[in-house]
Amino acid sequence: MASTLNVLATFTIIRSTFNDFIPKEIREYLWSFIRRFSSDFTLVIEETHDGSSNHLFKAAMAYLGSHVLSASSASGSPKRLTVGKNENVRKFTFGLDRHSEIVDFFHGVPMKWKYNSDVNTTNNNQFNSESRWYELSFQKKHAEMVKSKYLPHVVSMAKKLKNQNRMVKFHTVRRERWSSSPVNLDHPMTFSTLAMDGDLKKTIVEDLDSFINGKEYYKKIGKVWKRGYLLYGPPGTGKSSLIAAMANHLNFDIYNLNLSAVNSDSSLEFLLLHVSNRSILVIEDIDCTVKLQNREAGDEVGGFPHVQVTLSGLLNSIDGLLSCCGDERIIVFTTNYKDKIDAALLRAGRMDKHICLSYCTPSIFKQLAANYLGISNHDLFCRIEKIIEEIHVSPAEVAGELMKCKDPDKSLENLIQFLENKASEGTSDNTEGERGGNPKQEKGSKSKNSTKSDVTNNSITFLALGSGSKTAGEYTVKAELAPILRGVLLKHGDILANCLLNSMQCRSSFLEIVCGIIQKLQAAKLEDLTEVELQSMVASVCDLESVKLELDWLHKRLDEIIDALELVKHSSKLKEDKKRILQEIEQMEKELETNCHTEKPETQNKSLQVQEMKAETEKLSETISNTEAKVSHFQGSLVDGLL
Ligand SMILES: Nc1ncnc2c1ncn2[C@@H]1O[C@H](COP(=O)(O)OP(=O)(O)OP(=O)(O)O)[C@@H](O)[C@H]1O
Repeated sequence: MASTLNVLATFTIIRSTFNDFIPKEIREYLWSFIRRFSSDFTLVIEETHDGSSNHLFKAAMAYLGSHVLSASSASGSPKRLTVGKNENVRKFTFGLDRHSEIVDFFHGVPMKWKYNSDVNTTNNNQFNSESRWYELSFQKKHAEMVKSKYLPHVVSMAKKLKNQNRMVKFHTVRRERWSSSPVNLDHPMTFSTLAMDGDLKKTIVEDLDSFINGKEYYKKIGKVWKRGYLLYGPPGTGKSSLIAAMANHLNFDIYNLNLSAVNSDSSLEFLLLHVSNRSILVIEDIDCTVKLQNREAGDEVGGFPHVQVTLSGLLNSIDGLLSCCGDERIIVFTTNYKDKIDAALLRAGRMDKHICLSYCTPSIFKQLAANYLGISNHDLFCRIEKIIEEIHVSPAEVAGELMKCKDPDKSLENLIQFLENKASEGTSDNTEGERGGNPKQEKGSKSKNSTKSDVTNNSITFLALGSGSKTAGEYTVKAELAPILRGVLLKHGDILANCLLNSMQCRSSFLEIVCGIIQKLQAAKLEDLTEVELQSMVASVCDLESVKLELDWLHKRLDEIIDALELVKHSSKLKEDKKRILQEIEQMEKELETNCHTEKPETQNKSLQVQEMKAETEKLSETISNTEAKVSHFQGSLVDGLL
């Protein structure tokens, strides 16, 4: 700190006329003379400090950025601000323009900030570099307070602001490592749009807030600053939505870990150790990916012989994550079947809070109606609430119905029709005790309902072409998917030959997912697909592989498409670079034309620079055409050779 303390006396107003008419040397002499009698004190905060980047400079930039706009309406405030936004932040960021000033009041004490910058040019005029610094001026008597209170306040506020403004990222696993290019989460779910019963939402938000504000408390009680949540409940009750709301509330990244994509305990450990601070690690459907019971019997992977991650490996990795490195981490497990999970995973310390997401209740329905239709009451509410109390219907199903029509009367009538159909199909099991706690409805039962109607309306029954030992069976898929399924079975044989699922209904539903993915790929062009969509297809394929569907051919194709998409992105970036350089060349050539008669060294340098830039664009063109050649086979169809 001592080295950044330059004691300079300052005057508050520097008149431009003074600068214009008095030579620099005399001005400096006068300033140093005046400074000796001033009670002001100035700290110079340069961009670099002791040879490396100065955190205080960055903090000042972020801190002042949040003040400048509100202060700009006050008198004497800066008339020019800088503004910008890059893809890693949510909102515009403002800043002081060079040579402008702002006064910040801290406990009533004025702190005057000035932003400066200067361009340094080397002797031969070849390299320009910009030095930037802030000057913080205050009365000498406040020096101790600035050092012990104000500067720490600036740093901590800057950290807070930076965290609030950063874009939340969604990380997925690729080839047993976190993907190097996480996507922006951009999920609209927040706690105000998430429908939940009674005080549950309030309790969760309070728990998250007390966790996030509890650094000192955790330190005091000697506990590592991490928290584990288990979210359980039937499909479609909002577990994933709650995770998105948590991430948006805390501005934490999500690390989505699909255990079936991890081949060994050591890979799992590696992944968990490389989760960053301020993040939520999500392990979804933990009961499906690893069979976690029968620990004593040493049957950790039980009926899932392909799963390489063991329960002890998972426990060790989680304990490692929870005990040693990093801070501000949340780990979330989701399951449809809480009772299938080994108690060791759920014990306090690993999972601090168990949150049950329930089937739709009258209160959840009302929140959904308010969100989707913008109404808080309606004559039909009574009837709907009555049916909802009688049957098991998920918030996702109700939301799906409400989304279909914007007119409240029509939408609610449609919902009644849907609920009555559901009731008459006998999907509700009124003998079940807890509405959401211990779902007896199988995860596939939602699709079972839809399959039922599909069978009568628009479906086709298929005889699997057995590839050998296993008896072929009848798969029922939607009519539109039948040609795809036929193609798959012909090309790849019975991909369910070793499938761990026995019921034809489940097998058919899973085949529909496979065909659905292929249908999407058939209809799409490479540039229409997003990485999120592709990652979600890969996640589905991984899930299906975890129950032994033979899908390595589809998995490989999706990986190839993801790689190709990355190349396309890379190539369009290169094209932009090339365009920019060409524009610069054009500009420089114009300047050279104007100065063609001078033989100054700058003119010669510039023409050399133009030649170098031209060579660079040629290289870029070559890289672009190589990249395009690599993805050219995907320009036609994405499913070529797949069926
Ligand atoms: N409680 C809820 N509040 C608001 N919307 C909800 C809620 N539950 C579900 N939805 C809607 O239903 C969709 C699916 O829900 P979501 O994926 O969160 O359920 P889930 O419990 O994670 O399901 P699964 O167990 O099948 O993964 C969401 O995108 C959202 O639109």
